[in-house]
Formats: sequence, structure tokens, C-alpha cells
Amino acid sequence: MTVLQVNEMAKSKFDNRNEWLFSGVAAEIRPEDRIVLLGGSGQGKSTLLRILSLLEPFDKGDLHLDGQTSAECKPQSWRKKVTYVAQKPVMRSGTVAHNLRTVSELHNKPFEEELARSYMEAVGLGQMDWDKQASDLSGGEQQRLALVRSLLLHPELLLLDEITSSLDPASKRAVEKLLMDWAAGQANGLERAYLWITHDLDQARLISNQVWFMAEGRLLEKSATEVFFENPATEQAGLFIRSLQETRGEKQ
Ligand SMILES: Nc1ncnc2c1ncn2[C@@H]1O[C@H](COP(=O)(O)OP(=O)(O)OP(=O)(O)O)[C@@H](O)[C@H]1O
Repeated sequence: MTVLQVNEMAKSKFDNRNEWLFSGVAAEIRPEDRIVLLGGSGQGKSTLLRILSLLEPFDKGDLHLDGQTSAECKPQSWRKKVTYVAQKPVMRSGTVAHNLRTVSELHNKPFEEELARSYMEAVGLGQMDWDKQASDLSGGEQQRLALVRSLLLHPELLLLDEITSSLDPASKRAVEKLLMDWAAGQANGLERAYLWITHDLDQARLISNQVWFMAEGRLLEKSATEVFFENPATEQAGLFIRSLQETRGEKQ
């Protein structure tokens, strides 16, 4: 059972080491958690996700995965369990097939072509020509290919950074469904979880059973999704929800 624990974590600002980008972050991610991370732009949400997958260092606090500290665990083994999917994916040079296979090769595992095809189908890329150059794909296609690459690693915890931001509504729904089904399944007999950054309120309500809300350099709220939206504990969260609702109203 994979449990990620964050204790009193802080990250200093790179332009002023005496100020925190965020501090006092304490939280836990347990199997079957489906968490959305909400907050205004520039709060450090992406930075937090990168820290949790050991892609960036932190300045204070500690991080435990199944009882082991981040210092005791090799980053590569950590990332096999805790996988970050970026908003702007980096494609490897070469074809779609090469991008899909490389992940398995890097982890000395056989390439699971059937599974790759089923994930590609599920995200709406079932018809894609695997001989196409990955660099020629659209932003939305690259986002979905990157997600499939990550799923092929059989992670137990996915850290998802606005991964549907370039998708049309139908593709977005397909990705949401795939990931909710994925979270309800198991990896190597172990339950799965995700922590997902989004700015889309409808998506947040649909995909999560918990909300983490970042504001003023803190993880200000951690609540059940319904509670967060119906009865936010802080004024900041209430204002944040209203501002997103107003923006949505203006767009409609
Ligand atoms: N040490 C630091 N590490 C990362 N970002 C930092 C740091 N110090 C200051 N910053 C600034 O803080 C912001 C953090 O960006 P980040 O992408 O993590 O926030 P975010 O909450 O995910 O924003 P968005 O919702 O716009 O994607 C950026 O503007 C960055 O320039």
C-alpha cells in the first residue's frame, strides 16, 4: 500500500531565498485518493507536484514514501511508483511508437503493445499512425501520448499537471473517464491514487473525492470535494470558487 507523506514542507523563492513560495505544507496521499489541487496562478502547485516526484528539491520539511524518506530512496525507484505528467510534455525524438516503447526500455521491461493500444484507444488516439513523428503531433495529442507513456509504467500514484488543458471537450471526457477507471483499479495488486491540478471547476467536482486548496503560500484547505464546494472553510476558498464561477458564466 503506497502512502506519500509530506511534513512541514517549504520551498523558498528563487529570487528571494528569505521568502517562501510556500511553507508548512503537511498532507498525506493514500490509496484510492482522488485529489484535485486548486489555487490561483503562481501559488506553486506545479512546483509542489514536481517536488513530490523528486524532480525538484525542497528547502524544509520531509517527504516519505511507504515509510522511506526521499533521501533514502533512489529517485528512479521513487518515480516508478510516483509519476509526474507535465502540462507541456517533452516528446522524445522519433516516432510515436518510439515514444511508447522507450519507457519500457528505460525500465528494462517488455513493451506491452496490447495495453498501449488499449490506452491509446481510451484517450481517443486509437486511429493514430504510430510511424508519425511525435514532434509533429498537436499539443493535445502530445498531452495524451505522454499520459499513455506514464500509464505504461504502472505507477501507483499519478501527479497530473493540467493534463487536459489543450484538449477538446470529447477528448477531455475520455481522459477523465480513463483516469477515474484507472484509479478504481490496481497496480501490481496495490490500490492507486492521483493528485490532479486543474483550473476547471466542473472537472474538479467530477474527478475528485478530495480537494487541496493552495493560497497565500499555504495549503489552506484539505476537504472532501462536496464540503469544499458547498461549504468552504476559508474566505479565500469561497472567493476563489466564486471568481472561477463568474469567469465560467462570462464564457457561456
Ligand atoms: N523556487 C521556486 N520554484 C518555482 N517557482 C518559483 C520559485 N520561486 C518563485 N517562483 C515563481 O512562483 C511561481 C510558481 O509557479 P508554479 O507553476 O509552480 O505555480 P502554479 O500554482 O502551478 O501556477 P499555474 O496555475 O499558473 O500553473 C512562478 O511564477 C515562479 O516564477
